[in-house]
Amino acid sequence: MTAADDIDDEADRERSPAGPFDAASRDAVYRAIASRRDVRNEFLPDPVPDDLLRRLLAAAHCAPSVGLSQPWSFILLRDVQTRRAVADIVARRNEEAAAMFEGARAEHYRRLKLEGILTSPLNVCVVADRARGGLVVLGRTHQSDVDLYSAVCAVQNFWLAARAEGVGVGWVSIFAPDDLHEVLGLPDHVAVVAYLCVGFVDRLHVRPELEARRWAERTPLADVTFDERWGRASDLFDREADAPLPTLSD
Ligand SMILES: Cc1cc2c(cc1C)N(C[C@H](O)[C@H](O)[C@H](O)COP(=O)(O)O)c1[nH]c(=O)[nH]c(=O)c1N2
Repeated sequence: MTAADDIDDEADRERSPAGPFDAASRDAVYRAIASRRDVRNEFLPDPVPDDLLRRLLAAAHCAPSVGLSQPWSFILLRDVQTRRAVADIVARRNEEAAAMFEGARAEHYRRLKLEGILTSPLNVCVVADRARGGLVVLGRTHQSDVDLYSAVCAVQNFWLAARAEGVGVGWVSIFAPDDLHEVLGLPDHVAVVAYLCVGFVDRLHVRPELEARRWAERTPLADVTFDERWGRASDLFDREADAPLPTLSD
């Protein structure tokens, strides 16, 4: 291949306007980001229509990926029997997890509801095919896990699009890395990245549920923003105002 063959001139000339969105569209993006919640309870039983599901998957499939390797695959679980098998695994692992906490914290953990595998009408398992893109992938030459990060970007796109559609998503990770391989018939070169419970919701917690249940608290943005010497970038934030996203309660 010559240097001239390296470029698809027509595709390379294509551009779209890159200015800011109009105010309403911009606010809608921030609103989806700020009001997205992890849903464990409160799924409505109504099935997610195919056209809506296609939009969510298309949003996920727009995600950035290392070397454009698009390592994700989406496994749709609507069949209750398979989901029951997953729920059994998660129940067993959840008991092991509870035993890892001490005393009152373990009791607190047991009172949390941490999955909606059977109460949601649809589960989506997002996996990464670790062989996709070949042996040497642009951008993955020195960090082998960046394919997993790419798949996580797809999960976040799915989650935000779902918020815009009135669909709740709950991420379940209380199982060991290879626990789902047999149930889902996955080959060894595929890694489970996210197991998502998906269904319509008509109300969402305003704050993360783990905050409402006094398990953990949100960290001020100023506490996690640093300058180049690992010092606080405190000049950037008015501590009182903290996160510059709108406060949403509707
Ligand atoms: C990688 C990963 C894995 C999990 C989660 C999230 C992520 C990113 N979360 C959801 C998590 O608890 C939740 O995102 C935080 O509590 C913040 O709440 P909101 O997402 O803002 O509602 C989650 N929640 C849960 O109930 N059971 C779980 O197993 C998991 N696992």
